[in-house]
Amino acid sequence: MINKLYDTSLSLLTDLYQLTMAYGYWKAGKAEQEAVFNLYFRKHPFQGGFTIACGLNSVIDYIQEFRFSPEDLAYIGSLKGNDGNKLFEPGFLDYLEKMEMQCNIDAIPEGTVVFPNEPLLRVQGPILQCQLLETPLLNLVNFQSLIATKAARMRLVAKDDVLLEFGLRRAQGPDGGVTASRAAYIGGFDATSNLLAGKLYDIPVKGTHAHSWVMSFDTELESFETYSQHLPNNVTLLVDTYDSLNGVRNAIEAGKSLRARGYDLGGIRLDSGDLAYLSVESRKLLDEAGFEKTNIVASNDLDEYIMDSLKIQGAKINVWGIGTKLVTAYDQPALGGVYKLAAIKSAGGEWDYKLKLSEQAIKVSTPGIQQVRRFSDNKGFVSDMIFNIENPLIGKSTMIDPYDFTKNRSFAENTHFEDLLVPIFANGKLIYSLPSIHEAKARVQDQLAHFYKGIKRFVNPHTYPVGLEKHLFDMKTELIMKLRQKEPEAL
Ligand SMILES: Nc1ncnc2c1ncn2[C@@H]1O[C@H](COP(=O)(O)OP(=O)(O)OP(=O)(O)O)[C@@H](O)[C@H]1O
Ligand SMILES: O=P(O)(O)OC[C@H]1O[C@H](OP(=O)(O)OP(=O)(O)O)[C@H](O)[C@@H]1O
Ligand SMILES: O=C(O)c1cccnc1
Repeated sequence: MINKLYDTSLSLLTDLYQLTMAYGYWKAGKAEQEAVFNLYFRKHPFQGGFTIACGLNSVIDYIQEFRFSPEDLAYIGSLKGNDGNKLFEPGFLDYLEKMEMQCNIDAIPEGTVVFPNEPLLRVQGPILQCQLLETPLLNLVNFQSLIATKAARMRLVAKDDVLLEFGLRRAQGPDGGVTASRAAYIGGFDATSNLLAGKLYDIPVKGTHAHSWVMSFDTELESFETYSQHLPNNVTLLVDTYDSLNGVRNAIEAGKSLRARGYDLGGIRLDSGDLAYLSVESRKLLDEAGFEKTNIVASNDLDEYIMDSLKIQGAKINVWGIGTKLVTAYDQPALGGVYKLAAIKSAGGEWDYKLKLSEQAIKVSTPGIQQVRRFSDNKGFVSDMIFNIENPLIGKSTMIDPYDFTKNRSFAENTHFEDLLVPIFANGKLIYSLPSIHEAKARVQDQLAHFYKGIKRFVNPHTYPVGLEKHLFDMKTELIMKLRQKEPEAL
């Protein structure tokens, strides 16, 4: 089963209700009605002040491969309703079999810093197709954006240190592990221990050795000497199996033998105990023995907060091995991205804007064919404005805080800006030239450097201003009023 993970059609990687709705649209003659959906999240993860968009390249792969295989169709055809009869007519299976993706998709490139309520993806096309994409798109974007954000937070603390991702053994299943490695690399890690991720995504792979290696020999020194003999160009020795500082002394002995043979001791790894104290003492021992360039790797349940604390304590760690807390996004295991209908085309060819009401203002969706305009001045990015592309912006534009209409900002026509969503698919055809994983990774650091540092702090981060362009704000307000009159129980 596990070996088949990457060798199956993924068209059924969705919730049953997407298929029952698709069937309903088809039966009701609405399947081809043009619709627009936006994928966005409402709150940054980890109580942070920023999120990294990630997962678009996987979305692209997914859509390019999207077709129902004969096995998928046979399975769908076998599904039964509550009365024991078939759920779907054979005609629907024929429709699915012949279906070709026709959607237009615009999206914010991977590695971009994004904020609540901004559409990371906008999907426009036949409503049946848009609907089928909801669950897989959320699955791909939510998790990767979450992990890329966690990794970016760790990179902020690590500064120029090396970050190694060691999470596979603790990840949420095989795909959780492989996907997390990809997102962690984009978010700011330098390498992974996960070979499959390395092979699939061109991520550098790195590693040390486990306690079992040391324990399998009579003495620690013998284990270090043997490892160094057979893998002289990859020697980072785990020193804490018995007594960490004694382990460092043994590593130095092995290092001397390596030097005698023209190699060097790459590093030592500390995996338990007081990492601040042990790293400082290890550094002294290594430096005194002439191993100033030998790295000190630390691992053991690390996260950005412990790393920060270790730095404050003066720890001499320059390589960080991080697994569990990164790949499981331990303190917040999900990003709550959603996918909402924002417009549907009427028979007359006009957009009929749609909105979901909620008693919580944060949960009221925003209508419109949305684009995000990021304004900047000579110091960096200053504000993002969400607007409806059907309402072209001419001259000065004004944005309004969606949760406090008394707060607004205006931007002169000549204010520098970038529109974040770029065309990815036009009528189902890929028109985007995919950046490499390395380019997506570089984009994260470039983006973060252009934001005010307050959004990057962990405690009470600054809220970056994101508003609705005035016409969109007015349209949304009007629609809320109209719907509340039509559906008085929503009040
Ligand atoms: N100086 C330090 N300041 C803050 N946190 C530290 C410091 N040194 C280690 N830690 C963290 O404290 C936790 C220690 O966990 P724990 O006590 O379970 O490990 P341990 O007993 O040292 O090792 P083992 O994994 O063998 O149980 C880890 O998350 C580790 O990263
Ligand atoms: O702690 P993480 O951030 O997940 O990093 C990965 C951990 O995996 C390995 O040991 P493992 O946890 O398998 O055994 P150990 O706890 O006995 O070291 C390694 O030594 C790290 O401690
Ligand atoms: O290479 C390592 O040191 C490693 C790999 C996976 C998990 N823990 C450590």
